[in-house]
Amino acid sequence: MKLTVIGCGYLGATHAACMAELGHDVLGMDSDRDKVQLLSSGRAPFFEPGLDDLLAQHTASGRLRFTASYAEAAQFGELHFIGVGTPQQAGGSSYDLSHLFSAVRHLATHLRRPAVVAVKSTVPVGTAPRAAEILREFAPAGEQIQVAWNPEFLRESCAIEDTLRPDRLVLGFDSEQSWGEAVLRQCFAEIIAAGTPTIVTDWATAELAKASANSFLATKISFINAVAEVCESAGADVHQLAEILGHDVRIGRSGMRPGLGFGGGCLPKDLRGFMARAGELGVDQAFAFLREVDAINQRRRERVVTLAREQLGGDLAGRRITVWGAAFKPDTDDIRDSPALAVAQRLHELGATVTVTDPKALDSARKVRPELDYVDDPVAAVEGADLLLHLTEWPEFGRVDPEQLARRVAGATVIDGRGTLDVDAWRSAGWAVRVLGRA
Ligand SMILES: NC(=O)C1=CN([C@@H]2O[C@H](COP(=O)(O)OP(=O)(O)OC[C@H]3O[C@@H](n4cnc5c(N)ncnc54)[C@H](O)[C@@H]3O)[C@@H](O)[C@H]2O)C=CC1
Ligand SMILES: O=C(O)[C@H]1O[C@H](OP(=O)(O)OP(=O)(O)OC[C@H]2O[C@@H](n3ccc(=O)[nH]c3=O)[C@H](O)[C@@H]2O)[C@H](O)[C@@H](O)[C@@H]1O
Repeated sequence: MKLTVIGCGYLGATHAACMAELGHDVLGMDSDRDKVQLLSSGRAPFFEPGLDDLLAQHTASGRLRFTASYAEAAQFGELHFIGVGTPQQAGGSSYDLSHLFSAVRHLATHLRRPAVVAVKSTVPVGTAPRAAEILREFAPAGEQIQVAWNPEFLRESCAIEDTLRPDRLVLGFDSEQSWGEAVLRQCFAEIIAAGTPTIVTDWATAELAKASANSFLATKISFINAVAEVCESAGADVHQLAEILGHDVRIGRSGMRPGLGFGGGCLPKDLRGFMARAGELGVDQAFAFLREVDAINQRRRERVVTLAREQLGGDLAGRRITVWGAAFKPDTDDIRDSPALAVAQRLHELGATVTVTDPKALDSARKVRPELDYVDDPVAAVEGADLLLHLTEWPEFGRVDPEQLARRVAGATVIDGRGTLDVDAWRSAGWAVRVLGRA
C-alpha cells in the first residue's frame, strides 16, 4: 500500500525504511531539507546498524522516497504515520507538543481525501483528542479522517529488528473507527501474520501503554542501581547480584545492567512527562516513587564524579581525564541526555582537561559540547591521562589491550562505569580498577 511517514528522525527514518522492506510504497516527509536530501541519497542522517543498507536498497528500487512537502505527502496515500519529535519542554518536565500539532495542522490543510493518520510519537495521555480536533478543524476532508494511536517501542541500536519483529503492536482508536483498524491491519499484515500480539484499544490506553512501558524500564534500571548503592556500602558486588536475580524468570536479566544509569532521548523525558501528566490529572502521589527513580539515576552520574575526585586526591584542576564513550549507549551516535557526556561535562566544569572518544558519536558530541577535547582513537585518547573513565560500553573498548594503554598514561587508574571491562586482565596489566557498584 502507499503510505507516508512524517518526521524522519531516529524513529521515522527507521519506520519508513522498514515499511518499504515490508513491500509498501513509502514517502518519508521531514521539514529538515538537509535530512531529506541525505535520506533521498540512501543514507541515514544518524548511525543505526543496518539502516544505511536498507535505505540504499529501497531508495534505489524506488519504493522509498523522501520530500519536504506536506502537499506531496498529503496526496500520496491513505495512511500517514507521524513520528515527529516530542522533546521535554525547555525548563519544564512535560512534553513540548508544538512539533506534533504543527505537523498535524500542516498535513490536515492538504488532506483532500479519506485517510488514516497514525501517530507514533510519544505523548502525554489526552493528546489524541487534541490532534483529532486539529484534523477536524483544518482538513478539507474533515470527517473522513481517522486518527489512530500506534505507539512505537523500538530501541535504538536494534531499531530495524524491533520494527520488523516487535514484541507487540498497539492500535488505539476512538470508538467506531473500524476503517482505520482495517487500514493499519493491512499495513502490518506480515508482522501480524508472524504471530505478533496485536492489541486494539482506545486512544488513552494506547498513549499510556508507551508512557508506562518506558517508566517501568527506567524503574527497573534504577532499582538495580539503588541496589548498587547498597552494594558499595556493604562490600557486595552488584554485577554478580544482578546475575543472581536475573536467573529468576519473574525478574529476568534485561534492564538489570547496573552502572551509570539510563539516558537517551526517551527514557528520562518520558519518565518526567509521565510524572508531570499524572500530577496534572491529580494522581501525583501514585507516581511519587518515579521521582526517586529519576533521582537514583542522576545520583549515578554524581557518584562517578565523586569517585574521580577521590582517585585524583580531591582537586581536578589541571588534571587530565579521558572518557571512553559519548553516546548514551553503544551502537548509536545519539548523545541526547548521555550519561557519559554529562559526566565529562561536569568534570570539565570542575577544572579537569577532559578528552572524549567514541566510535560513532564524536561529531554529535562536538556540536553540543565544543569545550571538551575529542580524539578518534581510544588508545591515542589516553595519552598522558591521570585517569580513565569507561562510561559507554562499546565492544571496541573491551578489545583494547590494557598493557598497551598503561604505557601511555600518566596514572594507570580506570573507573569502569558500566562493569564490562575484564578486571583481572586490567589489574594484571598494572591498572588500579574501580568498578561502579562494587566496594
Ligand atoms: N528514538 C527512538 O528510539 C524512539 C522515539 N520515539 C518517539 O518518537 C518521536 C520521535 O523521536 P526521534 O525520532 O528520536 O526524534 P528526532 O528528533 O530524531 O526526529 C524527529 C524528526 O521530526 C522532524 N520534524 C520536527 N517537526 C516537524 C514537522 N512539523 N514536520 C515534519 N517534520 C518535523 C525533525 O526534523 C526530525 O527529523 C518522539 O516522540 C519519541 O519520543 C518512540 C520510540 C522510539
Ligand atoms: O521510547 C523510546 O525511545 C525507547 O526508549 C528505550 O530505548 P532506548 O532509549 O533506545 O535504549 P535502551 O536500550 O532502553 O537503553 C536506555 C538507557 O538505559 C541504559 N540501560 C539499559 C539497560 C540496562 O540494563 N541498564 C542501563 O543502564 C542504557 O545504557 C541507556 O542509557 C526503550 O527501551 C524502548 O522500548 C523505547 O521505544
